[in-house]
Amino acid sequence: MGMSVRSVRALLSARSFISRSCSLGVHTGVRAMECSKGVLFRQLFESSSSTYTYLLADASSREAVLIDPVLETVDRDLKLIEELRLKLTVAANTHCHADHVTGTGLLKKRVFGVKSAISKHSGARADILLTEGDAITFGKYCLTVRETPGHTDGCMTFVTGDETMAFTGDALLIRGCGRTDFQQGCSQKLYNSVHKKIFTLPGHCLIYPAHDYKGQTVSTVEEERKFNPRLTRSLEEFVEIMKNLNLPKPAKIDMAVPANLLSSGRVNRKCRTDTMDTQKSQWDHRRTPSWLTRPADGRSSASSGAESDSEGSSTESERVSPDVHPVTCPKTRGGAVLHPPHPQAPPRRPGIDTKALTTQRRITELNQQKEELKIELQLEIALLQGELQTEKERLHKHTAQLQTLQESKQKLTLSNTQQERVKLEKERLRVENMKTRWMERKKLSQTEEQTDTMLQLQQEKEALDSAVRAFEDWEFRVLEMESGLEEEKMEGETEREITREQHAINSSQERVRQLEQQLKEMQREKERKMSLLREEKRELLHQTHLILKENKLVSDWVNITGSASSMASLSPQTNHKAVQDMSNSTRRRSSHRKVTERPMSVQGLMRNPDTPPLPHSRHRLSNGNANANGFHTPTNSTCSSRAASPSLHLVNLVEIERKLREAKAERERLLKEREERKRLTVEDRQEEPDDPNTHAHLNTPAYTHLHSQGHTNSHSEEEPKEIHAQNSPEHGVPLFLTVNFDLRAHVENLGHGVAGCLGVQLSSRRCCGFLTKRGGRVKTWRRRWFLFDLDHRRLAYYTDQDEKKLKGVIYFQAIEEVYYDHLRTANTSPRPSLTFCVKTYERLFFLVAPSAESMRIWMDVIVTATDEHSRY
Ligand SMILES: N[C@@H](CCC(=O)N[C@@H](CSS)C(=O)NCC(=O)O)C(=O)O
Repeated sequence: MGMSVRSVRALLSARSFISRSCSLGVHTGVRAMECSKGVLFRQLFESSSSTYTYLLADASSREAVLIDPVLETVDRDLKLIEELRLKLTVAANTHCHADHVTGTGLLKKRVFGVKSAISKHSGARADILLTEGDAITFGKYCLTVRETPGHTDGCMTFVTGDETMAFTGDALLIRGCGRTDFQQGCSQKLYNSVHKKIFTLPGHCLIYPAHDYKGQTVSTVEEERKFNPRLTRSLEEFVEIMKNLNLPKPAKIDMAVPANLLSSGRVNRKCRTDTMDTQKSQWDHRRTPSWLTRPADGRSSASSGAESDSEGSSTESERVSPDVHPVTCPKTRGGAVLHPPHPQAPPRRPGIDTKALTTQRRITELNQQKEELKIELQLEIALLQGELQTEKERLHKHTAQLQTLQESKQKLTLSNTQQERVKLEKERLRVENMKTRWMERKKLSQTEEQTDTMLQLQQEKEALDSAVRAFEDWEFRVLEMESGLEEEKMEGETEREITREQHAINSSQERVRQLEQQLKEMQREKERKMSLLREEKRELLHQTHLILKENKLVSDWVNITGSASSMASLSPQTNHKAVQDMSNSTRRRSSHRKVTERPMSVQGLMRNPDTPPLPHSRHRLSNGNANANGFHTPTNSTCSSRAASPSLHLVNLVEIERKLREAKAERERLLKEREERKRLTVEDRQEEPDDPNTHAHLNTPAYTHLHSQGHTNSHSEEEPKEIHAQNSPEHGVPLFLTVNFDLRAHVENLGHGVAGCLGVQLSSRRCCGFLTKRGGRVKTWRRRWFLFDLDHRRLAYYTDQDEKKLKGVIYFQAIEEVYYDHLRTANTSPRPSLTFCVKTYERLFFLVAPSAESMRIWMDVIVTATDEHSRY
């Protein structure tokens, strides 16, 4: 992402984080600020929890940091980030919030490469665990970290490099401060934090809190020093005030806190319950992600630094000192805790140890997986619960709105018609009164017969008629209204609103139903996965138990048959002769490994057409030559590879004992056979002393090569033939073991344009270049300098080209397969089309090459290290 590791001091002293004209001159408390060549700043608000989220970005590099994102507003924030063409690199929380679920977990899911950050004292999971003095960089700017505990233990204030802006979280609010009545709250601590870490900032430094409940957006250090009603008081008074705040508990606290402890990313290794490798942890502690800078005193180590976890589950050889061979020193490799040896157990045999170690390591892995899966699923559940709660709240709001609308509709209908009816009745009375009065006057006038009166009566009659007409019209309208026509017109709008609300309620109900369903499924899934892991662990434990028993049986067998070396002392000649019926592939494998420390994968066996079904005892014994244990051969049903079903490992001890007896008999038969052959060879030689074919093979280059290494002297006559067979490529030994092997020439012969391929450096013995590697446990992608080294027989990777800082080693003998990731298993790969896989017996490595040609070269190079190459 182009962020560089710089020392905090250098950063702080070298240049200003935000130019003063920008942060003070331009910024006037509005919620957006942008400097043409400076920092881009946005203050965003989430109304249901009154939370402020802050977006800061380097306007030129476009790298951005988001502070205190809220789950519900992640879409809004991402839209803004996209609109502003920013690259979000870090999502940081000032603390573990109690009133809302953080958006960091969701942001990490939505945006590739975003790292979460929070205080290491928060107890929450995150990619970066921050401590005092750390600096989060974005482009050429940074935020320095000040620990301001009190509201919670893990509260932090992020201060811009030039100390013009401070993001105080809940430690200091505008004219207020965070409450201290839950989540490790401590008023004394908070008072000290604010006075020592915030009030000591320059007076003009702008204060941006995590919340405001009164519509305020920004303050300054000076303002708060003068006017903060709580923090201007003495410590004692402050404590008293805080004691009497009597605030209601945040509505979401029970859901938000657990979700926030989980939702930001990877596991804080310190919280793990399983055994972790001390060696590895120390190694991890030296690492610091590039966007996080640490004070130069080395005091604060990234206890769960992103890299440390990302490569944490590397093969054992990655963790070991490069000088320690993984086979010769198994216990130092994985840090996996082996069962303590049985007090009476004889010295462990390497094969059995490896098997026990593998099983034990798998158990450790399972524990880790279980822990991680549990956390992942809990997080998913918490997120779903959060979403469900939000949806339910929405539903509740819509239902309430609908109710209000229906009530008002009812009122409207009632009041309109009723009022009209009342008025109409009044009018009716008035008109009737007029009529009565007029009738009475008319009666009187008939007796008087005066012209004036007649005229007046006529006028009154006209007035009465028009009042009657008006009344009748009105009455007609009211009748119409009552019959519904008019009501519809008036209530049309309300109706539409009601329909809208009902629609919203229906979809909200549907969503709630779906979410509840999902939640149930997720809980079921969690149960199912956990029980699968439990089951596998149980079987592995059982298997370990059996291995220990097996170990004892082997030792017993050794005791019966002589010393451990008695098997190994059988000459290659004898054994190769004895196993003539064996597959070539099996022989090849055993031929170049003094100790076959890894079982062949089942997949490998299936793919090798040469592998015949062999009688167990015979096959085992034949491999015993190379193996010295007789139980770790590919076809050994008691062991097999880790790819096989665990149930295969549930051996019948009686069966083992029977096979031991068979093996012993077989060994004796072979010894006899050897003696017989020796005798015959001596006799033949005496008969045909000049036969040129007898020693023809001694002139082969392979023989010459090994002969010069003193291999021939100690062996009997047939051995060179075997050695020759072992060293010729067509017999399947790794290519690099063949004499005069030139890696570069080999790759060129395969048709690759090595010279024109940038990014790969190839010589006769080495191949190196940058590859992007996916981490083991935490799947982050990192650029590493890879070195394929024929002389050391390993593929090592370093942080950089200078090859100073070794990050991991894949020993050739651990490599099983190399293949293109055509199934896109590495679904997060930054370049799926350039992704290939290196499978070791322990782990699958996903590597991304810089170009297609370099990928092909790398794959062909690595394949030379495998003894499976003959299959390609
Ligand atoms: N009503 C809100 C919670 C309000 C609240 O308690 N705010 C906290 C910060 S969020 S944990 C606080 O410290 N307030 C201090 C104050 O003086 O208001 C909800 O239900 O979520």
